[in-house]
Order: sequence, then structure tokens, then C-alpha cells
Amino acid sequence: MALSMASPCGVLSDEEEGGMAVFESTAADIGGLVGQRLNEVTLPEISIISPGLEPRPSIREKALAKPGVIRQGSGGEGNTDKVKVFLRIRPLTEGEKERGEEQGSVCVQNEESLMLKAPKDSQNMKSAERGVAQSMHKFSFSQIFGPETKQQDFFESTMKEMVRDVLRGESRLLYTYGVTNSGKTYTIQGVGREAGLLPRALVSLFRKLQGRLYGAMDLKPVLYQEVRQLDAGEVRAEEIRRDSLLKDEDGMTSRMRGGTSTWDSGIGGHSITSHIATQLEDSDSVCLEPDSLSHSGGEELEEGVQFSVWVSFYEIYNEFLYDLLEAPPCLQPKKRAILRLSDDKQGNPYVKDLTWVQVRSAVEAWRVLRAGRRNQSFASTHLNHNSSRSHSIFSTRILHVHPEADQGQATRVSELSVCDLAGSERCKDQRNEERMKEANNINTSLHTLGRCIAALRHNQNNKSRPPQVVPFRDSKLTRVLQGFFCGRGRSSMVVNINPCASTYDETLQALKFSAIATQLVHGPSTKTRVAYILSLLREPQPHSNDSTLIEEDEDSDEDGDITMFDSDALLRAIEVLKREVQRQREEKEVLEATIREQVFSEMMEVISGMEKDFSQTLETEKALMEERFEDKINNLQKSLKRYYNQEIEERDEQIEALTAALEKKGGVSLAEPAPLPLFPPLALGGEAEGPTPRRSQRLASTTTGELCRVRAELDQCRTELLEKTQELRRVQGQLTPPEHSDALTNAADRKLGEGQRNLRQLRLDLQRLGLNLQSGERACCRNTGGERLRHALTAADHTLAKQDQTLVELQNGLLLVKADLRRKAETLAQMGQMPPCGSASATPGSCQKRGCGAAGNAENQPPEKRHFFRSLFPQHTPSRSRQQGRPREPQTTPYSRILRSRQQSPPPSPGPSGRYRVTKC
Ligand SMILES: Nc1ncnc2c1ncn2[C@@H]1O[C@H](COP(=O)(O)OP(=O)(O)OP(=O)(O)O)[C@@H](O)[C@H]1O
Repeated sequence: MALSMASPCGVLSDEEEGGMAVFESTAADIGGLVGQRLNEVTLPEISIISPGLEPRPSIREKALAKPGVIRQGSGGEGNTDKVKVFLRIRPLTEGEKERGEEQGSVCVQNEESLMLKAPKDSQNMKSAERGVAQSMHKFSFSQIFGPETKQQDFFESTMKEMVRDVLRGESRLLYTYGVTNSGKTYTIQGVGREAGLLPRALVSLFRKLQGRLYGAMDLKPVLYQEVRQLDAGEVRAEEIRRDSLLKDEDGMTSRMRGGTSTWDSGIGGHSITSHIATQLEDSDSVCLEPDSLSHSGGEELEEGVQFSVWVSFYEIYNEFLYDLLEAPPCLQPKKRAILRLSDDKQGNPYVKDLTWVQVRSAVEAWRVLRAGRRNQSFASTHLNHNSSRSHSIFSTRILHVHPEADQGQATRVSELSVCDLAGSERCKDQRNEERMKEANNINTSLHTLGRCIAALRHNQNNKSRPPQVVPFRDSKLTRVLQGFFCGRGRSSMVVNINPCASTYDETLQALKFSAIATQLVHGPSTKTRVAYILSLLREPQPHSNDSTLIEEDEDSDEDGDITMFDSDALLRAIEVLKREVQRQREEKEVLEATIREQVFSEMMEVISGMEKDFSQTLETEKALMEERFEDKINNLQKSLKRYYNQEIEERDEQIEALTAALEKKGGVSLAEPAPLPLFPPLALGGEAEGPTPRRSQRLASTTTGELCRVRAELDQCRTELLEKTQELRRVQGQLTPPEHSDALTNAADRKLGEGQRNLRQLRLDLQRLGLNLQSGERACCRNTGGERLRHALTAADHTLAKQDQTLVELQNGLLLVKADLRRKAETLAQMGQMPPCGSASATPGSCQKRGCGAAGNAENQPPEKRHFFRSLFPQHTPSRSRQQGRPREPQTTPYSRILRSRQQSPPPSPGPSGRYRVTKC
């Protein structure tokens, strides 16, 4: 499970924290906190996290609290028994200052109080702006050490006393906790001449043990805190091991001094560079510095007791334990063996097969540490180029030996362990898969540590109730440190922070974690499994309110072997546990249901509030949008009105100018009213404005060209007008019937009458002659006078033909004259209707039509008359003349055309029958 840095230790996130003064980390209490947070309308400005404050009871505690129950809490224990939590703030580097990391987010108020103020870009500040967290947090510690604190001062205030306690026979643990690059390793190991806590502690220890060291190597610590008597062979083997380790370390050091080199540590591909070696060399020199520690004699040591000092060094890397005092990697290229954790008879965990080396001086101890450091897992991360990727534990076991006893028995074993925890960090910041896995494991174990501490604190604060199971077994780290939290020793914590603004959120989480630790008190009891089972068996009633009974019983708890219980007792204990599990489960379910209900109702409230807000916002937005669009439409309307008014004015001006120019140049008055403007001027609501400068410029540039064009058009129109006027006059002249037409018509009528009469006479003559001819033909056979008659008949035929022709011509001529007159009258009428400029006549189509009116009419005549009309208008249409390339014939009157057709028409030829055809009118 990938854990984010947000809450690596089971500590509530900012948002979960709400207005709580004290943190809770169990599931039950989280529910209570969430409920409380949701019930609070506003958050307090500062979250105060102090070890001295009584925690606010959770919902569950409130619900379960019954009158008369004595609550045992941290407040009642007194501050002396509290777990010590020290805070150390490292100074900013020059590079960090240049990057603007110094934003005053960490303020030391006094020796015990620290104020954190969220920088503007931090996640915490964003949450604070959303109103779900505070931007300021106040923390209290046992003691706060600022950036200027010297290593020596820090040692004096923190570890010196622990060394003394260990020599008195007690066990002590000091562990550093903090985000990566916060100065944990610096605090424990030190750099250069600034030796850290561990070398100083070793020097201090051996100074105190001067003259009191147990020289033999026949007693060795084993299991959790037991001692084994070694035989001679084993002693020899131990000596060889120690000597080879120190020799190898010496050799390595001298090789390192010879030049820069890099080699693989054999774990996770980590490289160890000469940089670290140099660092250790420098630390070594500091360690040996005689005046680095104030001398304190061994007067506090128990009389007659000698001390055998053994050290071990191992690391927990990716949840695996590795012995750092194994042969160095260059000598053992194979992968190192993984150590196992086991429990002794009392259920105390210990690291099986761990290398313990007896040391006779601080120098030897430091060399062993240095040898182990070479095997440790380091890597360069984005925050720390030399970051510890594992939790490393350096343990010093001191055997208190009574030499006068048989075979030198060790009466007591005490231990001083220093744990340099790997830095918590955000997994997502890791760019490399291996680093990501490491960060995940680091955070998991730190998370478990946080849960253990929270559970311990919970049990301490709720002694009236069956204890919560502390999840020591959930990680290797908590398992190996279990003893120090269960009364077999005491622990102190050093919280390291750096004041960089960019790591503010991680620092805040680390401090919240430490805030839980500050709530812990050192338990007086040494509850092993046996003791726990005993307490279960003695428990009168699962829901007993009599807490005092339990308190009394606690004092009588004793360690022992689990085999002291018979199977019945164990079965009863199991039954009790089952009942307890069932009870807790039910309780949790009820609690969960309550929390869900509360959360649901709170969420519904929030959602309805949000809905209300959204609908209000929507309404406001709607109104705003409407207003905005109305404004836009108004503006658009105004602009359009202005534009079209300008256009109209300009056109009017142009028309006026053109009219004036036309009148002036041509002297022709159009005598027409000025055209009305297309649009009446639009009312602008008092915003009448002149043309914009841009429009004026455009007009100025186009007016001249426009004027010229219009003038040319006017000239052309005028010319056409004149032409058409002339043509009209000419056509009118042509259409005027000649004065003698009536006389001519009368004469033609007369002639026609005469001709008809002659014709009738001739027909009669012809009939008579025909009769004569028939009779003559009959008589022809008999007399010779027939020849003469035939001649007379032929002459009569010719005469008849001529008469017929004349008659037809006259009839046709008369009809033509009448038709022509009619047409002329129509044409005249049409001409009279035509516009004065004669635009229609100007078109070629209309001209052709007028010119070819006769031909057109001829086409509409019956077929028998067409040839006659064609003969009257022989191919004189303008189009046809032009097509044939012939010059256009001069305009002639219809009468002249009739005359010409008469002249051109051939004399009628006799038909096949010898008779002339007469065209019927
Ligand atoms: N009190 C201090 N004074 C001066 N320099 C310090 C101090 N604390 C830390 N530093 C410097 O800060 C840098 C980081 O420190 P260190 O390696 O100890 O961090 P860390 O917490 O152990 O990191 P990680 O968890 O990644 O191993 C080192 O260069 C160290 O020298």
C-alpha cells in the first residue's frame, strides 16, 4: 500500500484534525473527530498541540463515560514520567536561503513552544483558505533546540542522562524522527568535527567505565536480554571475529584515504562513495578528541560490578533486517543474509543470529560503527544526496558482571539503543522505482510506529477499559523497539525538522506525529503476554465499572513463562478474548453507523448549502449576463443607426451633387423631384454625430472617381437621348401618311373596280370563246377557218392573263397600303409610349424588331401570302444585312418598297395548264 506523506504515522491530516487540540489516531476516535469537525462552524485560528493538555474526549468516550469512573490519563501521571520528545531545528543552508526557503514558517516561542505558520504555497495554507484547517499550529515539546545549538549542548541535554541510566542497569532508546534531509543522521552521527550523539555517548560511556571493564570475553548477550557463558573455543571465535572486523575496517579506511573510489554495497544497488568515508574519518577524529566531553567519573557505578560492553549494528531496509557487522561487501560479494526476528520465552522479540562484538574502548566501538556504516543503505534522493534509506539501530549492551560470583555471572543486562530512522517522504516525489519502494516501506513502518504510540497512549488514557491491541507486530521496526515501549526500558525521541518552506507540509505531519508521542507516559508495568493473559483471566466482568480493581491488580502483575498456564486457563483466556473481540466489533459497528449517520447528515447540510449558494450564484450570473447582453444590443443598435444615417446622408449628398453637376454641365434640367432618401433619417436619441474621421477619409478618396464615372454616364445618356429624339422625329415623319394617299387609294379602288368589271367581262368573253372554240373545233375538221380562231384564242388568253395580273397587283397593293398604314399607326402609338431617353430603342433587339416589323408580320401571314410580302421587303433586315456583309439599305417608305417590288417582280408565267394563277385576297 502506497502511503503518502500526508499522514505517514496514522496522524490525522489537517482537514481531519479540525479544531482538535490533541490528536487521536484510532479509527474510533477519527470518527469522533470527523463528527466534531463537521459540527464546528468555524475553526479556531490556531491548533494547539501540547503534551500538557488534557485531550478532549471523543464522542465514544463521551458516550461511554459513566459517573464515578476514575479516568487515568497523562494529566494525572505528572510530567516526570512523560516520554521525552526533543525538537531540533537545523539551520538553513546557503543554497536554501537563496532559493527563498526562509519564509518564517517555523517560530520558536520559548524553550518548549513552537509555532508553525503555513507558507503561502503550502497545502496547509490552501486547506486553511478553504476553511478546513488552521494555518497556524502550536506545538509543545520537552525542549526545543534551535539552529544554533551545538552538538555538545544537545548531547548534554538529551543523552548524557541516558548514558548514566544505562550504567545503572536500565535500558534506554533514543530515536530520531523527521522528514528526509532534516538532520537526523547529523544529530546521531555528526559531521566533521561536529560529532553526534552516538560517538559522544560512547566516549561518555567508556569514560565512566574507566577501570571497571570486564576484560574477559566469556559472557555474551543473547536473545532479548540474556547472557550466555562462552566456552574457550567460542571466546576464541569471538576474538577472531572482532579482530578481523577491526582489521578490515582499518584496511578499508586506509584504502579510502588513498583515493576516491566507489563500490556497491550489495543492497538495492546503493553505492557508497568516498564522501561518506571521509565523513566517518572526520567523525572518528572528533570521537577521540579528549576534551570533547566533560569528564565524569565512575562514582555512580554499583560497587564491585564490572562491565562488559557489546555492540551490534543492523538496519531495517524494505522491511528486511540486515546485519551491518557482517563481513564487508568487498570481501563477501554474495547478497547478505536476511536476519529473522524471534521471540524469547516471555514473548520478547530479538534479532536472531545478530552479530554482537565486544568492544573495550570508545575507539573500538566507533570503528565497529564505522564498519557497519559502510554496509548501510544510502542513496541520493532529490532532497538529500546522501539519504539514509533504512532505519539503522546501533545497540550497546552492557553486562553488569559480578566477578566474585562463580564463573563471573552477569546479574543484569542493560541496553542503550540509538535508532536513526529513515526520513519520511512523499512517495510521489521519487522518480526512481527503487526509491519509491523504499519510501513506501519507510512510510509504512513509520505509520505503524505512529499507530503503536497512539494505541499505547489510548491504553494509558483509558485504563478503565480493556486495552487496545498495540500493533507492534505490523512492522519490523516496531517489533524490535517493542520492549522500550512496554516498560522494559524508556524511550526518548528527537524530532528533527528543517525550516524550509517547501517541506512545510511534511514537517507539519512529523510534528503531529511527535505530538502523540509527547502524550505518552512511561508505563510502570511490564506487561508481557503472561501478564496480559493473567489480567484477562482475572477480569471479573467484561463491562465492569470497577476500574480500581484493575489498577490494584496491575501492581501484582508478574513476568513468567506462558507454560505456567494450564490448557483450561488458556482456553478461558481465549474465550475472554473472543468475547472482547465480539464486544469491540459490535461497539465499532454501532460507532461506525453513528459516524456514517453524522457524516451523512453533515454532508447533506453541506450539499444543500452548496446548492443554495450555487443557485444564488446562478441567479446573479444570469442577471449579470442579461444586463450585459442588453447593453450590447443597445450599443449595436446605436452603431447601426449611426452607420445607416451616415450612409443615407452621404447618398443624398451625392445625388444632390450629381444633379447640380448635370444641370450645370448639360444645361438640362431633369425637372424631376430629388429622389427621396431610401431611409428617413434615424433618430439617434440626441446622439447625432458627424461622419467619423475614417469614413470622411474614405469618402474623400472615392468621391472624385465616382463623380467622373457618373459624369461619363450622364454624357452617354444625353447623347443617347438626343439620338433617340432625332430618331423619333424621323419615325414620326415617316409615319405621317402622304397627302396624296387618299387620291391614290381612290384611284386604286376605281382601277380595281374597273379591273373586276373587265375581268368579269373577260370571263364572259372567255366562256363565250370557249363555247365558240368547242364549236369551232367541232367544225375544224370540216373547214380551214379553225386556224384563225386558234390565234384569236391565244391572243385572248394573253390579254386575259395581263388583266388578271394587273388585277392581282392592284388588290395586293391596296391591301398592303392598308396593312402598312395600320402598322404605322401602331408603331406610332408605341413610339408615343416609349420613355424619352429611349432606353428600349437603344437595345439592339428592339431596334431589330422595329426595323423588321414588316418581315415579322410577313412571317405571321398565311403561307400563300408570304412570298408576296417577302418580295415587298426583300432582305432588308439590319441583322441579315449585317450577316451578309451588305451595306445597310437606306430607310425607305413602304410605298417605295411596293414600287420597287413591282419593278423587280417577274412577269407571271403561265401555269402548266397554260392558265395564270390568281392569288386570292
Ligand atoms: N544542526 C545542523 N547544523 C548544521 N548542518 C546540519 C544540521 N543538521 C543537518 N545538517 C546538514 O543537513 C544535511 C542533511 O542532514 P542529514 O543527512 O542528517 O539529514 P537526514 O534527516 O538524516 O536525511 P535522510 O533521512 O535523508 O537520511 C546534511 O548536509 C547535514 O550536514
